[in-house]
Formats: sequence, C-alpha cells, structure tokens
Amino acid sequence: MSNKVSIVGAGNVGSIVAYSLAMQGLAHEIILVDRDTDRAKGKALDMSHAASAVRSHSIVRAAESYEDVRGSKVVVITAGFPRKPGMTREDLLFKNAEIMKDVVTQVKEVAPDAILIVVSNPLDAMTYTALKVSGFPKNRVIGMAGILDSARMAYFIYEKLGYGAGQIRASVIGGHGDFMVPLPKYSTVAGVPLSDLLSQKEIDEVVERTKKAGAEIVGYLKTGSAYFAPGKSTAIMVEAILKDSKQIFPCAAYLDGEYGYKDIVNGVPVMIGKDGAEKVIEVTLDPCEKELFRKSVGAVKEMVDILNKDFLKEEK
Ligand SMILES: NC(=O)C1=CN([C@@H]2O[C@H](COP(=O)(O)OP(=O)(O)OC[C@H]3O[C@@H](n4cnc5c(N)ncnc54)[C@H](O)[C@@H]3O)[C@@H](O)[C@H]2O)C=CC1
Ligand SMILES: O=C([O-])CC(=O)C(=O)O
Repeated sequence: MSNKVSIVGAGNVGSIVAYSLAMQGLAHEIILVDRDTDRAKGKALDMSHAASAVRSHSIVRAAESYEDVRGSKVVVITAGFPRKPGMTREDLLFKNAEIMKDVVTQVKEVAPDAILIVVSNPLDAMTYTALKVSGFPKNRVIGMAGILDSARMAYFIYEKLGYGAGQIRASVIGGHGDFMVPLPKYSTVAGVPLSDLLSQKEIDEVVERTKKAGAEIVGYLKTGSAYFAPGKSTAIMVEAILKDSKQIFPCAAYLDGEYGYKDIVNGVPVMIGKDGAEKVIEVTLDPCEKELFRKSVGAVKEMVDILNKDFLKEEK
C-alpha cells in the first residue's frame, strides 16, 4: 500500500500536519501543495532538514504541480482562509467553497483512489463540498474536527480538576461550529465519570468553553486561527489510515441514514482504517442530546442548502 501523503495548503495547519507526520516517519513521501509555491518549497526544505536531524525516513517535497500528488494514499486539504477576530467559521463559506472546488477538481484527476481529509472551514460544509465535487464514495471523504474539539474539552476538564492530565477522555459530536455537542456523559477521567468529579456548574462551564475554544484562540492570535492542535489532530487521522488501526475517532462523516439523517455531513464517532471512514458508530443519545444534535445538523444543512442551490448543482 502506498503511504504517500499530500497536503494541499502549506499554511499554518498544513505545516503542522506535515511536520508531525515527518517527525513520526510515518509516510515515506509528504508532498506540500500551495498556490504560493515558494512557501511550500521553503517549508518542505526546512522540514526535510528536521526529518534528517531525527533520522526519519520521511522526505518532504513541494509540488511543482498537481502531477506530484499522483499516487497519494491520503490527501489532506487545509487550503482556504482562516477567520479573524469577530468572524464566524460560517463567514468563510463562499470564499473557501471556491477554493475547495478548485482543489478537489484537480486532486481527483491525479489521485482518484485517495482518501481526502478536509480541514478547511466551515468544516462540515467543506467536507460535503469535497464529497460532491470529488464524487468519491462516502468512506473516502472525512472531515477533521471532533478529535480537536474532544482534546480541547479534555484540557478544559483538566483545568477544572488540576489533575488527571493524560487520563481524560472527552467526547464531542456534532458540527464544528457554535452548535457542536460536547457529551459530558461520555467523558471520563481514568474511567471515572465526570459527574463524580465536577459539579454540574463546572461541567456546564467546560462545555461552553469547549464550544468557543476556536474563537478564544482567534482572539489571542488576531491574524488567524489555531494550528498546533488542529494539525496534530489531522495527523492522528492520517496515522489511523496508514496503520489501518481501525480505532474510533470523532470525525465529520457523511450520514446516510445514521442518527436518522441523510445527505448531510456531521461529527460522529467513526472507525478509521485503510479504507478511510470504515464505519459510522451510532451512540445512544438521550432526548436532550438528540435535540442538540438535530440543531447541529440544522446549522450545517443551512449552509449545504445554499451551496446545493447554485454552487454544487452540477455535482450531483
Ligand atoms: N477543521 C478544523 O478544526 C480547523 C480548520 N481550520 C481551517 O483550516 C484552514 C487553513 O487554516 P490555516 O492553515 O491557519 O490558514 P493559512 O492561511 O495559514 O493557510 C492556508 C493556505 O492555503 C493556501 N491556499 C489558498 N488557496 C489555495 C488553493 N486554491 N490552492 C492551494 N493552496 C491554497 C494559502 O496560500 C495558504 O498557504 C482555514 O479554513 C481554517 O479555518 C483551522 C483550524 C482548525
Ligand atoms: O476557530 C477557527 O476558526 C479555526 C477552527 O476551526 C478551530 O480552531 O477550531
């Protein structure tokens, strides 16, 4: 099996994905594609030096054209604008949908068998766009968000507790927006339920901070958004595919009847292996969680309906 990975968008997130993979020596060849070719070239050279320093066998190269993406097992797409303070992720819809269409149209020509991992925002709508434009089967187009949102929730639980770092398992489903659905019921510290460790008020605070964590970081950085945790979370998905680990991660996946929804992308637990999103896992939700999930699907559907009306109408 090829373990070549291409990353389209050699900006902040794309660089961390590539760097994480190169340091692990997971992919033999990592290709950086960016419309700013010099940015890709400079970063690829720098990362190849770092790989050499740690005696990793990964080679990072900048693409001269999409021809260099040919033969990739995984193509990560981080091309697109990040938001700035005061913006929502949804504000990026039209600009990034244009970029996604352009990128996926070119990727599918040279890597028709690749698995696409979408990172660009608004994440769920961009994953849907990539799926429709590529025409790839649903298991081969996955969005990255849930690993990041769950990691953020785990960190905020740690901040409340002051102990348990590394032992906290948090769970977030739903879309990657203000309507994401943190699930305290499925969150534990070394197997101990969160409700045995924190008060309801503290849990509610963790939930709210998790939902706004992206915006909190945008507020500090001012010129763009988070990239270390997003990049690492994406690399974790690439690793699961390359190693065929068949582990469960929260990811944005195409729902085809699961959870009672069809023709929409939303964040759910997914078993990831060499074929991508090999299985969507259906978690039992209580009526309140179901309602939050419904709202989250609705928020993504609003964007998808806008795109389907015009922008994606030829992609069916
Ligand atoms: N899913 C998630 O959880 C997260 C998503 N994001 C999203 O990821 C995207 C990238 O974020 P950053 O890396 O911080 O932005 P960035 O601005 O640092 O990098 C974006 C890169 O895309 C390139 N690009 C733009 N159009 C292109 C095209 N048509 N072809 C090839 N390259 C192109 C740019 O030249 C730039 O290097 C944003 O949309 C951001 O909102 C960021 C963090 C988390
Ligand atoms: O907040 C943003 O715009 C970037 C992102 O999706 C995140 O960090 O969760």
